[in-house]
Amino acid sequence: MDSKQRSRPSPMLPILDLSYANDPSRHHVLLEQLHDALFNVGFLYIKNHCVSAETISNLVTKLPKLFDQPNEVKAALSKLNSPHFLGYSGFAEETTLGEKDLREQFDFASELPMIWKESSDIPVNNERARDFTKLYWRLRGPNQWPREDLVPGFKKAYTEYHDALQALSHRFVHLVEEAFGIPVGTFDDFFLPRSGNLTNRNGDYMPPQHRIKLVKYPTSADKSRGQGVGAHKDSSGWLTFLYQVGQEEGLEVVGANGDWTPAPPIEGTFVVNFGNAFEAATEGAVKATVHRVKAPASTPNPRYSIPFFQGLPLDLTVSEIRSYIPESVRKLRPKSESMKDNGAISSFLDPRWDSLGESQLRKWIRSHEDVGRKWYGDSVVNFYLQ
Ligand SMILES: O=C(O)CCC(=O)C(=O)O
Ligand SMILES: [Fe+2]
Repeated sequence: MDSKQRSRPSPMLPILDLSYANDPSRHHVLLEQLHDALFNVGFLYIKNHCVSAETISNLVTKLPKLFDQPNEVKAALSKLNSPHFLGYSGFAEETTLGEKDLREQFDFASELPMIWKESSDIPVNNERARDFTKLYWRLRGPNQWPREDLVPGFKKAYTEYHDALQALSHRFVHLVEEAFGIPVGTFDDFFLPRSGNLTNRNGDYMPPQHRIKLVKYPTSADKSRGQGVGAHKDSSGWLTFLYQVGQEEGLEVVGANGDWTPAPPIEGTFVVNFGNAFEAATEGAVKATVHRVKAPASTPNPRYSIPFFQGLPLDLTVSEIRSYIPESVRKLRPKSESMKDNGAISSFLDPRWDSLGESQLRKWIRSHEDVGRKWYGDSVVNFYLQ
């Protein structure tokens, strides 16, 4: 594509310059823009985000090799091997809104050991101890890595990217706190060990597990563009930081007027949006904006993308999470909208799901029933499919 054909960013989606954060004369401009993006748009780009171009390109350049491995090699990394729903899903194996998503993907996460156990030895009176027999703890566990001889340097490049995005997500959450007018560090309880005498929630620190998808939308000979991924809200985390590789377009966002707005790749940026938990925490004041991807048509290149979903403690409940958000923020929800009317939110707030972990387990089982049946059994799957 030559530069004349390059798409221009839609003026409806703001681009925030994070270098303003370190400039005392422009810090307030950034916070005003962020406030507007949070409460009025729900989708934004960030630039000058301090994730180095080298860290990004080290991972991006591995993607063709990763996806071009023979099908049987990729199948050996299938999600079916993993009670944590980590690993490979083949082309069009997932559906959204009853239609096949024309993409293939590897789901990775922060590399963490398994902690779920079948029976508990927690003393009954120890209120602060976490009960790792709860099924949703089984979502947490290690990655399935590609073979080093087949995709050399992948694990190192992935790990550096993960760590850089994790640091970016922490910094960005601090800006969100400032834009909310709440003390910087309020949400550190979810993500970071407390310093000094302060303890984390439940007294012990356990890093949340972030998820990173590596996605390929292959080109199609078909002129009509199919569904790359259908309209959805992100439900895997608190905030999403999406890197769109190259020039291939396709991402679209529901704008404030309800129309689909393109969110094309813009060099040197990440797209940021807010997950279901964030929307639930703010009682809808900040939207988990609906978005989708159109599959590439007969373009020369496939489209690749890398969403990073910032993890939350799985045992966090919606009411607990809400207690961190002051009424001054929650009251900014649009008056016209009732929480009950929004299916995506209400399934998150359903009192049957006792925690974010449970709503995530339900989501994973619903999108990968075969993995659910293998590792969690028919009765659990049938319960969550209802
Ligand atoms: O591929 C993209 O640009 C977005 C993918 C996405 O929205 C998702 O996987 O949740
Ligand atoms: Fe998404």
